[in-house]
Amino acid sequence: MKINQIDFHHLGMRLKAPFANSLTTIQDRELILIEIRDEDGVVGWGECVAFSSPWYTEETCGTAWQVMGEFLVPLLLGEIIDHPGEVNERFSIYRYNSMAKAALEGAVWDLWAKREGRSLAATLGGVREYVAAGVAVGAQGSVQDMIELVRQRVEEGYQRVKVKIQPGADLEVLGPLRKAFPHLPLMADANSAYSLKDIDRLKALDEFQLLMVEQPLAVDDIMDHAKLQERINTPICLDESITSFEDARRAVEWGSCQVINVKLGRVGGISEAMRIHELAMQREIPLWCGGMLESGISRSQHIALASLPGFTLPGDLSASSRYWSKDIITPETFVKNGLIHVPTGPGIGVHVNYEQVEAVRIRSQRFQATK
Ligand SMILES: O=C(O)CCC(=O)c1ccccc1C(=O)O
Ligand SMILES: [Mg+2]
Repeated sequence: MKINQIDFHHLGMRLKAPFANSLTTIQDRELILIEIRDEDGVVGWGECVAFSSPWYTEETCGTAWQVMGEFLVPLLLGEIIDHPGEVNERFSIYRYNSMAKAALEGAVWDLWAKREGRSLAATLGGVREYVAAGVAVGAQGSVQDMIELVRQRVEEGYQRVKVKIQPGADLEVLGPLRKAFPHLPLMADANSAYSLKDIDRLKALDEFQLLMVEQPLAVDDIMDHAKLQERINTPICLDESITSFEDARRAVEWGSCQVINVKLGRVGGISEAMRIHELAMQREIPLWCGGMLESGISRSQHIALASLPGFTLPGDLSASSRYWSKDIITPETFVKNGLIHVPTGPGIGVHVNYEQVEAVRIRSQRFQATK
């Protein structure tokens, strides 16, 4: 296929409720949609999940817009691409900028799957008709508010609940939560709020039978997590530390984690995620799919990814309505009996609601092939 045109759409969406973690609180969510058109007029969609500020990773909407426009788009525009697997290779001449790369690569995968008339899930080797829905609950004003919100999420059918923790709001939250929900599949995400000095506090989490603790230590750490894992029983899951297949390989070899959270934006796209999946299958490391407070485009890619055999744990895959009053896709993602149906239509299997995109769009930029 030949890529003829690429549009960036900068969107400003508002979450129904603010989402707080150990580092920041988000309510206004900027993101960038990517629309790629080939010479036959077939369109693929991607999403850049970088945030407005670099609190989670170093990328922002601003840096991603610039890097995509100046460096990555020229590697695609007017080019013949036989398979989306080539995109990651083309992009590898530039370092990092995973979310910028993943946004464009994801759009090429969608486009290619649409040309083939197959769902993205089937294209990637998905084996599940449904994926388990899990939910992340941000930090709340009080423990009582937290318990009420978790109760609501459980009633909505979510199979696993993740709460955000930090020193001083960990045992204090998890104790009452565990008491209120003795059998709930529960986990905690620290977004790097601890260091090895906090080992006693982290060891104390063992009594709550958490499924896992996500990214307790530094964002770029592999070694300290291995030391920590030796000292605590709760399985460690890595999020921020895994930005590539190589990071995953090192973490598995060193025993830094027992579980990996895969996010397409963070690892640089679908091809890289597939390599991590292969490794995880070989090494019997369970995977789950993370979320980025994202729109239905990135979520649909994540749902396709979660249909692969190695994704054995419920992820942060939630209904559109958990985040937005109105998502930009139709049909919206919904949860029934704790499950999300994996779309079977071509590509990501959902349509973009153009009217809604226009309603929340801040700016656009178009790139056209000259050859
Ligand atoms: O429901 C979601 O989209 C995921 C919520 C979440 O935990 C999260 C949201 C934004 C950035 C980072 C994280 C995280 O997993 O650390
Ligand atoms: Mg996380």
